[in-house]
Amino acid sequence: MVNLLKVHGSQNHFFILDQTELKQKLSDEELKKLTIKLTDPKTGLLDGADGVLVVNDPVRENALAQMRVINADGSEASMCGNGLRTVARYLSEKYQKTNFLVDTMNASLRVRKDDDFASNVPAFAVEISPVHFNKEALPFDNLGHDRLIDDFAPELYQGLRFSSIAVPNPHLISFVNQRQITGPILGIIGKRLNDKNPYFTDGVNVNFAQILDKNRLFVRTYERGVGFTNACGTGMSATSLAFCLTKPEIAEFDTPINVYNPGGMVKTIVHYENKNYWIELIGNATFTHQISIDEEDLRNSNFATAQITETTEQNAYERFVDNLPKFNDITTLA
Ligand SMILES: N[C@@H](CCC[C@H](N)C(=O)O)C(=O)O
Repeated sequence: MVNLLKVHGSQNHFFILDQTELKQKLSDEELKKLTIKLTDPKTGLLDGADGVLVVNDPVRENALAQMRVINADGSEASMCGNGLRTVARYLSEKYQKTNFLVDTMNASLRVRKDDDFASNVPAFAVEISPVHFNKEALPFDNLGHDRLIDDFAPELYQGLRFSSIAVPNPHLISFVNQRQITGPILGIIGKRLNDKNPYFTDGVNVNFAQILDKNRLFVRTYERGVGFTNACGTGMSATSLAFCLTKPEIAEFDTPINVYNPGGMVKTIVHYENKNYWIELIGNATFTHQISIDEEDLRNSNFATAQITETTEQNAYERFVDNLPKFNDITTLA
């Protein structure tokens, strides 16, 4: 039997699959097929998810394990901030460690246990890096800019200013007003830039941010490989960096920024050290279900035999969210 976990960070939902516990690791093709089936809201398990987080043995020196991120459409992402917090918790409990490195596609990242956000709402802090601004790293093209930092890009949308930052997965950010953040523009831009298009040829995560106050944001994301999501950890991190760079009078480096999202709230801290930017992302790492399934059934996406046990953590998380200030009535997923 294989154990899977259903988890979330700010209601950005994932399954964690620890391949080190399998008799035989899944091939990349099998992982892609399994992810598409498992995460499907209709035919998958437990109403689906935004992706699968795959735990493997480490690939670099000093890391405890590797995390791979498979989006719901089967594409692979270089990073996932909300996902890394949940994997950090999984590894922390498995190896009884509170501070360690996890390998991701482009870097080994520091993770640590933080103070619980509320009773039965465990929280972890993860490093979001490396950060790039150049058009080759995103990549983007045909926008008349080598970098996009708070600039108009009428090819993308008339009248909005955009920043584009890779952390290292690609993000496009625009600071907008309340009407724009709740309206249809984000979906229009997100769909267009994640279909075949001449600007972001590998697609891009699109984030709309509303400035609430000094060091306070509300962020909504249209995610590459997924669509609308309740929250995107790397998106909130990239947006916090754009906030510090473009609105220095109301956004401070080395200071917690509260980032609200349709699924809850996280804290980010933006740093500039040794000529490099990096962001600390702190938020819940909630396990909602434990799933036990025969390894062959999992490999064949036959979920009928899965045994599912619900934890008590979702109720605690919902209580935590009920106590947060309310800004925009947007919840994109159940
Ligand atoms: N929601 C994630 C980001 C997952 C990857 C993204 N879909 C991509 O393709 O870059 C997060 O919390 O960072």
